[in-house]
Amino acid sequence: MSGTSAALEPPVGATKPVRHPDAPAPGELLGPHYGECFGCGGDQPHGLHLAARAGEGVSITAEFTVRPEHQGAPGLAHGGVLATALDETLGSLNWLLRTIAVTGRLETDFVRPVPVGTTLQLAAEVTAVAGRKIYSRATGRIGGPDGPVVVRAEALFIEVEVDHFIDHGRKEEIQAAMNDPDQIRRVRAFEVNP
Ligand SMILES: CCCCCCCCCC(=O)SCCNC(=O)CCNC(=O)[C@H](O)C(C)(C)COP(=O)(O)OP(=O)(O)OC[C@H]1O[C@@H](n2cnc3c(N)ncnc32)[C@H](O)[C@@H]1OP(=O)(O)O
Repeated sequence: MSGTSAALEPPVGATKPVRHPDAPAPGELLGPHYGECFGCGGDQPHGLHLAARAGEGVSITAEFTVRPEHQGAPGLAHGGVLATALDETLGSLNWLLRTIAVTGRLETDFVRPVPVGTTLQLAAEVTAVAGRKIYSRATGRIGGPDGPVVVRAEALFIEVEVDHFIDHGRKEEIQAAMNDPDQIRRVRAFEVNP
């Protein structure tokens, strides 16, 4: 049972999302947006190591395999970890809009338990845009891309300036990111947004 709250209903006048002309091609693996990210970073030993791929339009697919360090109940994925996988997949939609945005609201339905060892097949799309507000939804399935839905989410992301991270992040990590040429390159890709 999904219960979308009023905050996740696009307002009258919301528009369809527009894929940025420089968005990664459908099928292209996006790679981590930040090596230390708990969702996608390769430098986080206990992270999700979620791998996202550009889809058609403003959509994304992603995979995440539940490991023992992601347990809540014995042998089952922690719900917060599953919400993280959904959040990360939804956040990856930013690559296709070339917009920097953070999660304002994330509503999650946990439909079935997800065992350790399972690969979650995620799919997400932006449904509408209204000013700084980006409306999106995602599903996670097991047993393949056409398997049963085990989690789903609807979200509202809010567009921010890059200063959001500089102003609020801890200085050590901000400085390290600024000294990393790969990180600078990833951020610059978003600064060409028309
Ligand atoms: C390619 C990159 C891939 C990245 C993947 C990352 C995946 C992970 C994504 C995340 O997890 S991001 C981290 C978790 N999120 C945060 O830390 C965000 C914390 N919250 C904030 O910093 C601020 O609340 C926020 C920037 C979201 C909004 O503050 P602002 O002062 O900029 O905006 P404001 O409060 O004026 O809200 C702007 C509009 O959004 C609406 N809004 C904001 N938060 C809302 C909310 N929670 N629910 C509903 N509506 C919300 C707000 O009502 C308003 O609507 P109107 O324009 O119609 O008046």
